[in-house]
Amino acid sequence: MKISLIQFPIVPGDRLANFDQVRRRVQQAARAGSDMAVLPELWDLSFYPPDVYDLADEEGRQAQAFLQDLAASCHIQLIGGSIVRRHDGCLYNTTYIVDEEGNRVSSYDKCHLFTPGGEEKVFAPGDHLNTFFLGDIPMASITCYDLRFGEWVRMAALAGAQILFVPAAWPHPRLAHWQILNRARAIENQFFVVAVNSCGTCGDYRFCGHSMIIDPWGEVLAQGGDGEEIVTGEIDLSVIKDIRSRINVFRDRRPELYHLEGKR
Ligand SMILES: O=C(O)CCC(=O)C(=O)O
Repeated sequence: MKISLIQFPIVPGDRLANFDQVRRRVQQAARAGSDMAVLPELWDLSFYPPDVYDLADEEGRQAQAFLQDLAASCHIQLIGGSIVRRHDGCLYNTTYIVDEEGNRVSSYDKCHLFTPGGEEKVFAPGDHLNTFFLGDIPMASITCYDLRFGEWVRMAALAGAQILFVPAAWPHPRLAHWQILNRARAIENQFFVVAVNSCGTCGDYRFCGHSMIIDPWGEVLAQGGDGEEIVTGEIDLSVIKDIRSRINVFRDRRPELYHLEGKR
């Protein structure tokens, strides 16, 4: 399975310019034979312009139509990073998953909002995990700050995901956290992690790139640099069985111990 990670500088507040950028790069990935392309967090407007409420995509209609057309015309699966969706007067940081025929397979609203950046003042949080199948492969996606919540990611693994997608707008100076947390999540859950970051800037944020594909042993199969790039790698899902039979953490875990009496 060949996967392309579309790492690009999102133009703050300019949806049409970003649609154009995404279209060109996804077409390029499809021409190079990729089965899937993965977009970063808030690829339509960036993280986020001051007039985000007015610019937001009502019910995500524009993004869904765009992604569905692009997927079908390129015959490629799309993990549609995330976009700013307006619903009932609230904003959500929403990911759409689309198959290679252009069918919407699932959607996800970011659940852990990045309070150090005031994200909770702008967005409403989601409340459900995003697990889905593309072909017959079980997968899951989270968004950016969700990566810091190992218990959330573990639920995706327990639900059977073999690949976890992490669209992000992760800034400097925390590149080391990005790299270590993505590898740790892959090792502890013994699944593939496909993490796509943006690059460039938005306001005071300077996004750190380094989109990565990591195997269930924690090896980095492909990694980008700081700038604009399509990072492509191939994954072989059969290694999961082998790794889980060598060190079987799913058999050996002790969920009956994992609660605090009277404490959180
Ligand atoms: O956790 C971090 O360091 C970055 C998270 C973030 O920027 C986000 O969720 O938007």
